[in-house]
Amino acid sequence: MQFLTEYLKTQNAILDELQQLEQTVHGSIARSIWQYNQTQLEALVAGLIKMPIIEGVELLDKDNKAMIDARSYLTSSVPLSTFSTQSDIHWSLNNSQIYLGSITLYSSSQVVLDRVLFGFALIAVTAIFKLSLLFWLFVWAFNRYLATPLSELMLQVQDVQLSQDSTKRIHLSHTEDNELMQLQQHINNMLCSMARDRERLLEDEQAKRSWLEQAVAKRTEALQISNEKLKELASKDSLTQVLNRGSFFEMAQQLLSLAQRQKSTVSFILMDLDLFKEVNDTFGHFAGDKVLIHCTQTIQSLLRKSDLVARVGGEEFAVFLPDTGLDDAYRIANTIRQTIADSTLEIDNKTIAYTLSIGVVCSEPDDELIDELFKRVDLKLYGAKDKGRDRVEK
Ligand SMILES: Nc1nc2c(ncn2[C@@H]2O[C@H](COP(=O)(O)OP(=O)(O)OP(=O)(O)O)[C@@H](O)[C@H]2O)c(=O)[nH]1
Repeated sequence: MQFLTEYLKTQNAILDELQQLEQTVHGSIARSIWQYNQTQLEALVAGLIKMPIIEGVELLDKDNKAMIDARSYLTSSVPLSTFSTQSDIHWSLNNSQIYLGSITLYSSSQVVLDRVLFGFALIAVTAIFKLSLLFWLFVWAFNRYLATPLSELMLQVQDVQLSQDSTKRIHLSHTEDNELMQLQQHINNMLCSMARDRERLLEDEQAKRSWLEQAVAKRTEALQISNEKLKELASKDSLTQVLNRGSFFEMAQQLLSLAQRQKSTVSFILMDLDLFKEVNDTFGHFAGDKVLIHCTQTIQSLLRKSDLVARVGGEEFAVFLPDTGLDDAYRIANTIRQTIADSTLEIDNKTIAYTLSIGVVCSEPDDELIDELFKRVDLKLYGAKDKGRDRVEK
C-alpha cells in the first residue's frame, strides 16, 4: 500500500518535472521551428532525451505530422507503461499567437520505479545507519553505565569477601546518581552493620571467655587447695600430724642423694617407746594416743626446722638430720631420750611416765639408699632394747 502511494506520488512529481521542462525548453523549440532550424531543434531534443526522467520526445507540426519522434529505449525493450505531458507550441507575432505544433514529453513506469526504489534504498540505508549508530550508542552506554560498574562492583565485593579487614568498603570509580550508586550504598550499609554485629559477637565472646577463664582459675585454685590438703593428708600421720612412713622415706631419700652429691653427712635416728603395750594396757588406748602425741611434740621441740620427723610404726619414730655428723646426732638423740624420761603426763588424774630406746647412725660415703641407713639404725635400736631400754645406741 505504502509502495503504491509512493509510486503515485513519485509519478505526479515526475509529471510536474516534465511540465516544468516543457516550460523551460518551450521558447527555444518555438524559435527553432519558426526559423526552420532543424539542427538546433534536433540538438534541443537530443538534450532533452538525455535527461533521466525523459523516455521520449515527440514533436508534431501544425498539421499533426511528426517532425521528431525520439526515444531513449530500443524498440525491443519498450517500457511496460508510459505517461506524458503535452503542450502546444506558439510563436508570438504582432500580438497574435501563431500555432506551430505540439511537444509531448514521455516518461515511463520504469523511471518512477527507479526513483521509488532509490527512495526506499535511501530510507533503508539511512535506517541502517541510524540503527548502527543507535546500536553502538547503546553498547557504549551499556558498558559505561552498567557492564563496567557491575564488573567493578563484583570484583570489589569479591575482594571484601576474601579480605579479613572489616573496615573495607565498596568504592566504584565512576558513579552516577543511579541504581548502581544506591546498590553500592546498600552494600556498604550492610557491611557496616555486619562489622558492628561481628564486633558485638567478639565482645560477647570475650566476656564469656574471661568469665570462663575466671571460673576455671577459681576452680583450679580450689582444686590446688584440695590437692595440697589431700597431699598433706596423704603425707602426714593423722594422730601426730608429723610425716608418715611413706613420705618420710621419700623425702629422706632425696635429702640423702643431695647430701651424697654435696659430700655432706646425714644422720638417722630411730626411736621406739619402751613397753608401750603396758601403757595401753594400764591407762587405756586413748591415754596411749596422748602419750604418742606428747612424744612427737617433745621430739619436734628439740629439732631444727630442716630436720624431718616421722611416725614410721605404731610407737616408732624416725628423725632424719641433714648435714649432721654422728656425734651431734647422738647428742640430740640423748637430749630427746633424757627429756622424755624426765617428763610425765597427767591424764585423768593419773601420772604417766615413759621412756624411749634410740638407735643412731650416720651416712657413709657409699650409702645410696635410705633403706641401708634404716637397716643399720634398726639394728642399733634393737641393740638399745636388748641392753635394757631407755638408752641411745650408735
Ligand atoms: N594407743 C595406741 N597404741 C598403739 C598404737 N599403735 C600401736 N600401739 C600399741 O603399741 C604396742 C606395741 O607393743 P609391742 O610391740 O609389744 O612393744 P612394747 O610393748 O612397746 O615393748 P618393747 O617395744 O619391746 O619395749 C601395742 O600394744 C600396740 O597396740 C596407736 O596408734 N595408739
